Amino acid sequence: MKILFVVSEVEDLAKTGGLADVAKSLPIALKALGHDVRIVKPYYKQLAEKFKLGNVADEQLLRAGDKEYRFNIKRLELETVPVYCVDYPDYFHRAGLYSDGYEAFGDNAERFAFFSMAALRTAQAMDFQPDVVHCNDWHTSLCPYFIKRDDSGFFARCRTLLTIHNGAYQGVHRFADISFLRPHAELAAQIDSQGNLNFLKMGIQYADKINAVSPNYARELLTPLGSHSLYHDFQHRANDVSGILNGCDYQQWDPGSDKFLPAHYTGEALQGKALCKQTLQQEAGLPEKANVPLIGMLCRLTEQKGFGYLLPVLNQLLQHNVQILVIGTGDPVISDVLQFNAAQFPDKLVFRNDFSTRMAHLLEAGSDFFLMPSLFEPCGLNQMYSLAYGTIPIVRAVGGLRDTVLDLQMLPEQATGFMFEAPDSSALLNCVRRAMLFYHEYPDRFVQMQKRAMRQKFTWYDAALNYQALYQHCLPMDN
Ligand SMILES: Nc1ncnc2c1ncn2[C@@H]1O[C@H](COP(=O)(O)OP(=O)(O)O[C@H]2O[C@H](CO)[C@@H](O)[C@H](O)[C@H]2O)[C@@H](O)[C@H]1O
Repeated sequence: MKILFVVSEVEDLAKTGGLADVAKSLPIALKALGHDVRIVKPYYKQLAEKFKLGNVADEQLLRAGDKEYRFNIKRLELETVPVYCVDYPDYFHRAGLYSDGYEAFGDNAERFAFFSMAALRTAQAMDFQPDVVHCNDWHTSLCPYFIKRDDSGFFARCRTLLTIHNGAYQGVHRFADISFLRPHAELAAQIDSQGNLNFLKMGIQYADKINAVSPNYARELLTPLGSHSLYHDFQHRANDVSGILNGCDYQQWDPGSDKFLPAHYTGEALQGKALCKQTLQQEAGLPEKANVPLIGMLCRLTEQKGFGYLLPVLNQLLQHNVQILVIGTGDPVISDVLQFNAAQFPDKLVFRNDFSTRMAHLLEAGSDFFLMPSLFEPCGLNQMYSLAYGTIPIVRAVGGLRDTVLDLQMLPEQATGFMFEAPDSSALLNCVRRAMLFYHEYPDRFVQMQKRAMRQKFTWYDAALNYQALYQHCLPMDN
């Protein structure tokens, strides 16, 4: 099959979160299955500075009403997969991908409506006639509509899949600002009372198939509570909604060969993990104590990750003999509270308001537990990385976390972690206490759990097979 994978960010090229991990690993896994897959993404400033690429096509013209856009197309190879980059400096040559700090750019509607249109034009310019256009999240959710309304004939046989990595971000923008849509009077019914259009809703309505990044999140999207207020939209497409669990890139995330670690280890020989813990404590400025449980947390600082009920009990948690290391950037209100608590308990809580791939790997290897108490979690990748590193996840039973972690109380013989149900502070506190007790009281069983966790495998090969089946499902019968 010919697959055009349209996405805003890709690991190694430009990244703000888990979407990028998937946008690298999945196309590579699909390519390995024999498909002709090509990625299209914006040529962001970070990318332009890293790779000074020449044009493979220039001065591509797009018209929207009386506006004209001329953009260039660059190309690079990501391992085996060609990546086309849409080069339009006015929109993409900026410090951040979606914002310059924490506030979104005011013209994101225009930027991503343009990008969605330009991605399709790129396929035409490259004479790549896809069987499937695979869109990802709100940034590219207008592609299915543009394809349905395209009158060039180029996409006549093409089908569309929308993957939802995070349904909370929907791209709600003033319709009047989106010059690519202004001529489409038929969209009047989609505009809400404030004059806004919801990009993700458009994708849900017009894509041939929709999938979430885990089976459990797909089920949640079909409920009033888990649908991010899009209950009726998802229900309307219920027969076309499914879930495919993300994979873990075990080449990048292998404690037996990870280039960011001071020592290597495997499920058979865990000894190296102790040195990773010591190095992590050293780098974080925590006392180097081997037998104090070290809980790591690494994520974007946003309500999604459970800070709403974690922060109120942080103080109580820190009364225990424990060390906590939090790394992440995002909401300044969350970072202020973390900073405040870290100043009160300098020997127990360290907060790093930044992100680096090296620290992400060291934290996964050096921690005993990985905390991910998410309010919602479409799939979650860090708990998979934790499992691979024998770092026991403490998670809330939601979204993909429920699909990937097995709780000690529920399945004592197969357990790989600790899980709590209610999104509240006392459930979280109890769960962390349960984990710490287990660590102290049953050190041998703790090691058994680590080894079991390391044997879990969520491969991109399996995920790619599932996507392949879903693409086939999208296609017209005679294909
Ligand atoms: N400040 C930062 N800057 C750059 N990178 C950072 C970062 N903080 C964390 N990361 C990295 O981003 C990734 C986080 O992935 P997750 O899946 O855990 O969450 P995210 O919510 O971003 O992804 C969403 O999409 C993924 C992919 O489908 C789903 O698994 C998930 O549930 C959904 O919320 C990891 O590779 C991590 O190291």
